[in-house]
Amino acid sequence: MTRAVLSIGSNLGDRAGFLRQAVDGFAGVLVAVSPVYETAPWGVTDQDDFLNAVLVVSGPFDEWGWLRRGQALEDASGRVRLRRWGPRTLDVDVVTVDGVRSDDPSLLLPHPGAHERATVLVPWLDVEPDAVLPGHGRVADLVAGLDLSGVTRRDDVRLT
Ligand SMILES: Nc1ncnc2c1ncn2[C@@H]1O[C@H](COP(=O)(O)OP(=O)(O)OP(=O)(O)O)[C@@H](O)[C@H]1O
Ligand SMILES: Nc1nc2c(c(=O)[nH]1)N=C(CO)CN2
Repeated sequence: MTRAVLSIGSNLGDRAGFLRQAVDGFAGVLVAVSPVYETAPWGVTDQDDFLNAVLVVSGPFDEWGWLRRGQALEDASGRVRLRRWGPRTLDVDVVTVDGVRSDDPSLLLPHPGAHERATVLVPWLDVEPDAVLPGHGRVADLVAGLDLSGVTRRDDVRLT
């Protein structure tokens, strides 16, 4: 039994619909679903805005099981891998799995970009105010040091 934090994102097509597909795909293991945020793209900036959210899940899987489940949902969304950090129907990143650390390139844990991404940390803080990102400290402290200008809460977009 493990508890994982997953970051979900979409910036192609029916963005909210793809995020809902991810939520539905984790039915039965969901602990929390964060609010949805409209976020300016980082990495490759000449692409449409994303919708991002965070899921906390708990179930009888190890870290690879969470990765596989997320990738199956990405595939089911019709995602085509064209470009690193490019547009996508659905992205599911494994942010943390308990205190597990992994340096396998196929599953880096904690996720190496999470500590500097408002798109991950802001929704995570909403659902786990006391969360700690292993190796980086309290999520609340990390959020306090970030530029949040490109991150807008969308309470009109409901995932559950
Ligand atoms: N913690 C992780 N969560 C999800 N995928 C991971 C993780 N660590 C490594 N990977 C690997 O990353 C590979 C590429 O994933 P993807 O194309 O979604 O990257 P990205 O989302 O564009 O960039 P980033 O990983 O910086 O968010 C996948 O094949 C997956 O095996
Ligand atoms: N705002 C935002 N930008 C991104 C995102 C994302 O989820 N949100 N994901 C990316 C590739 O993983 C690249 N850029």
